[in-house]
Order: sequence, then structure tokens, then C-alpha cells
Amino acid sequence: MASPSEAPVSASGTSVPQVSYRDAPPLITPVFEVGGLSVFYGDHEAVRDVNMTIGGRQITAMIGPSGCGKSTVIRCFNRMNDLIPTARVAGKIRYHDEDLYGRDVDPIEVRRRIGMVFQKPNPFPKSIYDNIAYGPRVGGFKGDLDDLVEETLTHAALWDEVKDKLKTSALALSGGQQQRLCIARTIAVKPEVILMDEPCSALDPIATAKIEDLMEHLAQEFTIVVVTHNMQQAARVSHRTAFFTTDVGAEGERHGRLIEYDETARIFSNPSDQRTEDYITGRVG
Ligand SMILES: Nc1ncnc2c1ncn2[C@@H]1O[C@H](COP(=O)(O)OP(=O)(O)OP(=O)(O)O)[C@@H](O)[C@H]1O
Repeated sequence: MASPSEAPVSASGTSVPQVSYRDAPPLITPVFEVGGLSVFYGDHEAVRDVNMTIGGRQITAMIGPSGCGKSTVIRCFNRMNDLIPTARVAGKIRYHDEDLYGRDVDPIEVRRRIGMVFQKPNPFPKSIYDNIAYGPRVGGFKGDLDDLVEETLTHAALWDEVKDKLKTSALALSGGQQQRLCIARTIAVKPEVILMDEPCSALDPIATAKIEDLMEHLAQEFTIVVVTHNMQQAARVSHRTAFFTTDVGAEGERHGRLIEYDETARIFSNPSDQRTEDYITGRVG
């Protein structure tokens, strides 16, 4: 992780988050290239014409008011929208220069390589150990499972808290521990990308801080895309930020649009679009 740079002064001088922003690594190794992406639910075009490139081993945050399509877009990155019968995706998402929605692409393999962590911690109703071991077992892992479980829980900064109760139910953990377990479960199958859809919204500030520390640590190895309602969080953890909002057409139709996508320092200190400025300063949204 690049060392944080000094927080630039807000262009507006108003209440933008005052944090040290991270230096954004260059986008020389794109993981996702999104072109003309639109997502429909039935006849409703929920998100229109999104274009963005997401770089490897960095954290990309998606922010914007409720209903602007952040979850809809993040779900496209591992084809979770395939599971919604009315959803239809148009446009292109290239993953390492391959069409993610290509005819020969197996969505199950996509979801192994591109894992997802949800808003509400959702451990399996199994032991802590089995939560981690489940994915590797199903995937035919041949190595030492005990070692893998320890290594994975250590990686997710949870080992010390759970090493003496690996056989107890994951549901007995606190919410924050459950969420770190879900992150551990995701990384146990060695994905490249971790998608996080509001991973801290059900957690208290201390548990949230632990997840943010973990994200920073994991970004050395994984590509992370995170949807968050918490602008402070986006400012603290991400290298790049995408701001979405809802456009209202002449007939009252509403479409989510990507308004601005840039280095996080730039979005929060000197955005180029007035709508971004209004949102991050709390004037709208
Ligand atoms: N399964 C679905 N079926 C039909 N419409 C949906 C579905 N999921 C989302 N939508 C609609 O798509 C639009 C974008 O919703 P989405 O949940 O992606 O926004 P969001 O920015 O993530 O919102 P929030 O911040 O409140 O979670 C909204 O109009 C929403 O009602």
C-alpha cells in the first residue's frame, strides 16, 4: 500500500472528510474494464452507460445516494445479477481482457475468482473451522486443511480471537467477528477480487475500524471494490472513488449514472462535477 499523502484542502471549504488520502497506484494493470454498461430490471433501466476501469491490488469505492445503482453495478462484477430473474446486463465488462459475460464463461468459476462479502454477516450455521474449510473442500483442496484454516484466519486478523474455539458455532461470534469470518471464508478459496457491498453497515465503529484495517492489509494482495454509504470510510480506505447518482428524465424515469470516477483524494478535495461536490459536502443526498 502506498503511503498516505497529506489531505488536500477542500475546494469548497466545507465538510468533506478530513483524512490522509491514499496514493492511488496507476491503472496500468486493469482488472475490470467496463464499457457502456447498463442494467435493466424488467423494462426499467436501473443503471445507464457506466464506463470505468478498475485497477489491480487497490481499493475502489463506490459512493452515492440510495437507489443510484451501486449494488446493481457491483453485482455485475461477479455475475450475481444472473441470479435475479428480471435482471439483464447490456454493454461490456472485460475481466483481464476477457468478456466476463462471454458464452463460454462459467459463472461459478467467476464467483470463485471474484468473491463477495455482503452487508449483513452471513456465516454458514456451522463451526468456525467448517466455515473456512467448506469452499476449499468443495473445490477439491488436497493440502492440509488445518494449515489452510489457520493461515486464512490469521490473514483475516481473526486467528487469535478464535483459535481456541474453532469447533464452536460461527453464529456465536460477534457481528464484527462474523464479518471478518465471512471475509476469511471468501479468501480461503484464493480469489483475485473481493467485492464488498456495504460490509460495515451493520457494525459498530470499533468493528468497522477492524474491517477497514483488514481491507488495507488485504489490498496488498487482492483487488477490492467496496460499496459504502459512509463517505468517511471511502475517503479513509480507498485509492479510487466512483460517485454515482440518479438522473431523472423528462418523463420522470430514474436511471443510476456514474458521474465521476477518479483518485479518492481528487474526488474528496477537488471534484470536477458540481453534483459530486454537492454530495460529498452534504448539500444533497
Ligand atoms: N432485484 C431488483 N428488482 C427490481 N429492481 C431492483 C432490484 N434491485 C434493485 N432494483 C432497483 O434498481 C435501482 C438501483 O438499486 P440499487 O440497490 O442497485 O441501488 P443502491 O445505490 O445500491 O442503493 P442503496 O444504497 O439503497 O443500497 C433502484 O431503483 C432499485 O429499486
